[in-house]
Amino acid sequence: MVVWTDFEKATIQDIFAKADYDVIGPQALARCLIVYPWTQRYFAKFGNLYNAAAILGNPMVAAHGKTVLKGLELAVKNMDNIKATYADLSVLHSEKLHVDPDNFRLLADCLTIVVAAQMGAGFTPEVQAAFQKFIAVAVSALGRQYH
Ligand code: HEM
Repeated sequence: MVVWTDFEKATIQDIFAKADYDVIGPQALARCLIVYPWTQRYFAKFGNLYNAAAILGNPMVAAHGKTVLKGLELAVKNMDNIKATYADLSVLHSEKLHVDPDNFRLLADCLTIVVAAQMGAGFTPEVQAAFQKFIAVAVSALGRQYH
């Protein structure tokens, strides 16, 4: 079981309470698709992902970026039980979508970069440490049902 300090819990809840989902979600997913182009293969039905401009302007990418953030919000609301909270989502990504779990970390890193850019000086080393820990626990839980 993962143990959280009061600072870690407060920091994660604060980041998500203040986050503009319409900006952070779309930007993180778009970055992932641009920086790691092989991740595009899972989103064939999203249409035009031809170049960075197309990805950044694609409304399906933007909508799905928000969906991913809402998925992370579930983990924020259940910080003491992320593994169970993500059981179904993990099965979905492994058995139905066949997403290589290495890609979870790539998207998580893109999200970290976008959050850092939004927070600026507020993204102190202590805040980053709490955020990375939360993301690592979420990524690990998403990869749980892979076998
Ligand atoms: C931080 C990691 C991630 C989280 C929290 C997350 C969350 C979600 C959520 C909440 C859904 C919607 C599930 C539903 O409809 O019931 C979803 C769907 C999906 N995810 Fe993820 N995801 C993550 C990473 C990834 C990665 C790295 C990929 C591929 C590179 C991926 C590919 C997909 C695809 C293809 C769908 C279905 C999209 C659709 O049919 O519209 N996910 N994800």
